[in-house]
Amino acid sequence: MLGAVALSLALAAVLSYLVLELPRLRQTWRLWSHRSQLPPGPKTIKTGIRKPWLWFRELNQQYGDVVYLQMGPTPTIILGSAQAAWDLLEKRGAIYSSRPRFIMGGELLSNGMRGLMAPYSAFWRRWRKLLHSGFMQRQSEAYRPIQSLESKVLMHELLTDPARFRTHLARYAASVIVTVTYGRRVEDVDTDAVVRMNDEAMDRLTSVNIPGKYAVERYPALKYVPSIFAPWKAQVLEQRKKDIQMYTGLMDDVRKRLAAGKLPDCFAKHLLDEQHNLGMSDLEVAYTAGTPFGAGVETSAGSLASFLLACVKFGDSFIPKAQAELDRVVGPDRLPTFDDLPSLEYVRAVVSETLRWRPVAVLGGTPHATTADDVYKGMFIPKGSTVIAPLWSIHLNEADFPEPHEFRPERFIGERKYPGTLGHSAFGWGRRICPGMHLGSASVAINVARILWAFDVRPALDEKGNKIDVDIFAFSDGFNSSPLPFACSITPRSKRHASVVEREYRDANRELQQYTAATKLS
Ligand code: HEM
Repeated sequence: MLGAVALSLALAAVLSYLVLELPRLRQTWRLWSHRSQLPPGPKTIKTGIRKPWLWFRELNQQYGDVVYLQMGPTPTIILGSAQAAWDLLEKRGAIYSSRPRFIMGGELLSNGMRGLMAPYSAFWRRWRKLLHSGFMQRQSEAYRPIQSLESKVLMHELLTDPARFRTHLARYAASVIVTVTYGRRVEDVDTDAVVRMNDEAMDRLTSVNIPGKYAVERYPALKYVPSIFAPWKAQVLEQRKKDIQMYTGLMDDVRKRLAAGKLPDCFAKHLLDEQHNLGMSDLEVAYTAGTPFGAGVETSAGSLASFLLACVKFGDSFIPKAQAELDRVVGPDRLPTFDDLPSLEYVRAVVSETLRWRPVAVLGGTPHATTADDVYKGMFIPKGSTVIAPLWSIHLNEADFPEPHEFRPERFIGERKYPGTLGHSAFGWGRRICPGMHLGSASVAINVARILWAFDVRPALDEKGNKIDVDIFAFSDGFNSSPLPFACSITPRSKRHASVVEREYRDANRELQQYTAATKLS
């Protein structure tokens, strides 16, 4: 009797092992049989590093534009040039546009509702279509009045309280996104309820999206272990409840304001209009409305912080030229507007150089994944590979951008060979290209133009009157990387410039009333 039990247990153990290991063994066999064709790469893998993009750049410099890494069971490809990223992610987008599995973050925490982590599928296409219709070029232009008004508030904040410039940039970016999404603005980024709730949701997501932290990412079958035997699963499902409560709560508020006739045009309203046509559940709508916050706040604010850092370090070489252009095109009596931008060639070059020099989406956004085997320049790229195109490698590639750590807007003046139309890759590629690129780049452009028009941005001085130097490599860890706190002096160019900022702020405040009135959650 005991012998039979022992035998059954042993059989069960062998079977479980096979279920867990079989997909991995199959993959290992496939990789082994193509081993001579895989792209070059290192034998040993560094794990637990806080800024993997620094290591990826070293690998690209050592092994070339296409590097192979065996990250656990997953083949991983690191692309180190704009051309390689373009050839694969853009031109072969049909097979390079999926995502690796995010079992903890995408499947268990989000129940597949977060499109950003969704594989290339019918669900993703519907989600993407909504974001596209909500943020494509023409629709984004409808948001420009909000961006312009909030930017006038930002200029006033920089005028009256320059020391807290980083908080003001965060408020600007959050307010534009929350107004565009939910039709209500953010006046204080530290206390605003919507910002706090969204930040908490982002914290929940980042706390589980840590490579190597959970065995289930390596052994997907563990996903089906009942929660009662798996505390990590019980915990993540609890977190999911909090996300659902928050996202549906925000949409309930939107519905109430819509019913009361108090909802300005916004992305959430657009989602409600489309919901029935597209057969979407309330939950899907609620999660989709949460997308712009997760993807659009830190990217916009971080890019502007990098611009200020560049002003402090390299300002002497480009600020006078930009200000001369602004004085010529705009004059001294008003802030620049969106309509001025086509005539501000040098300022636009400053914007492009900002997005190139220190790309916030330093890893090129969320990794892509391949859905079929492929061969590129004789190298085998297996189906199911994770493909990372780190902008830290691509934007600092000397072949495209000589002396890449120098901030040089002139790179973007005149003709230059580079794939695509932007001259940089800050918004990614192909079918996964950033759907918020028009909104995001407009935020960076209008504020760069106005800061340069209104202020002198220089190194701060210490108590002895010496310039405080800044470290252009002191950036945060994490998925998005932006400058760590640094000292910076922001002063109005003249009394006349200051009074224009004051006047335009007063006018903007009046116009923003319609969004401010709805600031409290109903
Ligand atoms: C300066 C600001 C921004 C920068 C630099 C930026 C950059 C990027 C990059 C590099 C990607 C990855 C693209 C790829 O995988 O090939 C991305 C994806 C994405 N961005 Fe942005 N972004 C910005 C602003 C925004 C805004 C304002 C929104 C909000 C509407 C947004 C929404 C998204 C979404 C939803 C994705 C994922 C797309 C998908 O998975 O299909 N981004 N962004």
